[in-house]
Amino acid sequence: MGKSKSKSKQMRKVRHEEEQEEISKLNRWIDSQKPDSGTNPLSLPPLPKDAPIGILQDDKFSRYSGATMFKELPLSKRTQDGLKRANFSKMTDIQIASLPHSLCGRDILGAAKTGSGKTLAFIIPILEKLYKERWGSEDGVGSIIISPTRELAGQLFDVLKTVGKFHNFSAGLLIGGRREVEMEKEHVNALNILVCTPGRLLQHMDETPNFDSDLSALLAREQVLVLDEADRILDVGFKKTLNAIVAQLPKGRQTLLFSATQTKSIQDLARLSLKDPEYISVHEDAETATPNRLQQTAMIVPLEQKLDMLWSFVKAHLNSKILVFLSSCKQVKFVFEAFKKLRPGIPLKCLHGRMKQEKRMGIYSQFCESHSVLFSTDVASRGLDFNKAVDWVVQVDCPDDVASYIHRVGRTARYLAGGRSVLFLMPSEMKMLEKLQTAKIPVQFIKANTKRLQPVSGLLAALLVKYPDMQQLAQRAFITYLRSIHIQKDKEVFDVLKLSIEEFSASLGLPMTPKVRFLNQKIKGKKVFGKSALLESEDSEKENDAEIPSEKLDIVNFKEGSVDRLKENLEIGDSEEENLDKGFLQMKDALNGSGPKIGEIEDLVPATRVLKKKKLKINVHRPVGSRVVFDEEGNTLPPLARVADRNNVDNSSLLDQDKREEYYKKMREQMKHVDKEDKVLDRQRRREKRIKEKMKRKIGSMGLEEDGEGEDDLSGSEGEGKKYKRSKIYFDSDSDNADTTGSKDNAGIITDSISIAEQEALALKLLGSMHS
Ligand SMILES: Nc1ncnc2c1ncn2[C@@H]1O[C@H](COP(=O)(O)OP(=O)(O)OP(=O)(O)O)[C@@H](O)[C@H]1O
Repeated sequence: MGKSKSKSKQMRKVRHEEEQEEISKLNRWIDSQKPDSGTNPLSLPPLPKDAPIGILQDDKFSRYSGATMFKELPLSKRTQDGLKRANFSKMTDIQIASLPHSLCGRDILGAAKTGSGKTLAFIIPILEKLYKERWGSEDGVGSIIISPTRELAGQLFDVLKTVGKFHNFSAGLLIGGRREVEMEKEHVNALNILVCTPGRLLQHMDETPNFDSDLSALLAREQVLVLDEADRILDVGFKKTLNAIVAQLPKGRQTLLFSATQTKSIQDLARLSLKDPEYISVHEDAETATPNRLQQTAMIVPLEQKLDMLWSFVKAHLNSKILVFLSSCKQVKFVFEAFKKLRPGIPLKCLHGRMKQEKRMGIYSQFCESHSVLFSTDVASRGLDFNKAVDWVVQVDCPDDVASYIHRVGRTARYLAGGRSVLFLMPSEMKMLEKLQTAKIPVQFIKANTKRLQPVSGLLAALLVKYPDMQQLAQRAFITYLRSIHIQKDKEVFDVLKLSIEEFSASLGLPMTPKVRFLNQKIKGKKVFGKSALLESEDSEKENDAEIPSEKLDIVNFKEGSVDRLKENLEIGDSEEENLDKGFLQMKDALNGSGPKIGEIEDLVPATRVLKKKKLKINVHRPVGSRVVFDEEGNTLPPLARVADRNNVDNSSLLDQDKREEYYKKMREQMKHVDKEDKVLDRQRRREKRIKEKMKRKIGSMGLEEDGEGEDDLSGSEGEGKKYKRSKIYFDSDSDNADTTGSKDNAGIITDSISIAEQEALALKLLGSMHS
């Protein structure tokens, strides 16, 4: 026993000495071959193929600036082993250009296209620096990586674990929305590397005992701070949080900033106190700002046809992995729920900032694994590297700006993979195309094949009749979309007054157009802020529609003949939207076409007062006993909205309740009738399908091939002559809880496709007949 103890002690001592020797060698290597400041290692010739690596004769070392393989870099064996195990051998351009500088301790401001390997360009220097400092568990935090979103932080954490597998550092993922903050507080001081979102990091700095003082002591020993998606973290949405974080960090650290769209603002950089940073922009002179293997298209899609086009697109690409971007989480919720009920025949998922964190992470990993459609807000637009390649990025709503476009399309065509993207532009947004082209983004403008468009608005209208919850979702989607356009900064591209509001409302299936009044661009001499100026979030997962101060909107209560305003002090993170939707939303009677149009509203309504800005902080002065109620996603409901919910008050605010009821009654009767017809049609269709399947198998067994599905077709897969009506049969078979659609079969329910059991039976029968 005693013998083996002393043996292992001796082994540890030997290992320690070997490591000490390795570190000393690495330091000498790095020092002796330092690239000159301001030079770009990419411009150097690569090392000759069989050139010796590392220590050469007379204590000289090989050149590592210009190296193209990881093994040619002065890296510890532990890091080299981690890289090898993850199958990383050849460096990407940003790695070739930045690692020689970062390994010798320099600050970096790195920019490279999406999917070009920026993550390793900052993970490797962190591991190396801590290793060479012989950082141990008792040393606490030695490096902090800040990411704008939780999913991205999770992904970075995974890369860190993979490449750092053979190191002994402890690392922690600190992201918002997790319940275990108290547990985190107990452990955080013992962690060596933190991967975090800004809000959670600040929370620990403020609340965790000794955390900030430890940081000061440790970071004074020149450790590493990384900002991934630096321009996003430095922009106005994170301004306060980041300033508070940076104020608590000592200046003697190494700072690494990376993004595909890097900030060039001197002020931003000054905030971080960079020391003579190396500006590394590897694709600055490239012909395009986006990956070369990315095929990008744009087409005109009027607002009222967006869902038809999206539906047709999804139906045409049932074997693909598609990421769909919409402008707000209300849009995402509505489109997801509606499409789910329409069962397109491919699993559907949604991701937005109002979901619980566990669910978000779950959706993210599911999307990594399977062919499906993910409807998302910009929460998925940056940094995410979905495991199996995304085939298509579809931007249904125009991105805020060129940078946002680059990040969204960058979710496909990563590393050496190809990918495709399509951008729906409304006629009023054509200026965006010009901006993209000016920014060296090769977008091909194509004409949508509207002949093959499969209209869904009729089906949506029927859905809304059948599912009252859907009405609310549709109204919210309608309002938040208009609002998102209204508050856009770039008025050259976004103009809410150019939108066909009534048609848009009808396209969502709404029987009447909800009325919303937007203020003029200036409120009492104050300029309306652009969206980014409104984002004062801690983490970017707080989205547009949760972040809009209520000054921006006036909601008009026509019924009262006056203007109502929201003046409540909402309690925690209240969304003004709940008020809009539940208590103040006014509907226009679409049946008789009464009520003003958006352009007319100005004349009808007297001047209004400015709404009070909602409070995002906990209201500590809240009267004792007033309860904060949370919805299923953890959002609070404002008191008025709760009352409205209880008493169904929103119905009373409709212009003509009787007419609305009458409308829905009529629709329900029509639906029953159509349902009957559809069931007959479906039975027939299934019979035909079975026969077709049989034929297919026979043809297959005879060695003949059938035509494959046309993936390039953007506007529909089901052939021109096919009528869409049959989809209505699925109303009865919807399962609200399922994330997947179409392909799932509920007991006793008619499904879109022939069941697996049926297929197997058929196959067996055919096999039997072949052998007999
Ligand atoms: N040297 C390498 N060899 C092989 N694959 C690599 C290498 N470096 C990175 N990759 C792979 O390339 C993909 C993209 O890398 P990464 O996520 O770091 O890109 P990025 O530049 O950070 O993208 P974004 O700008 O979107 O955040 C990942 O799947 C990663 O595993």
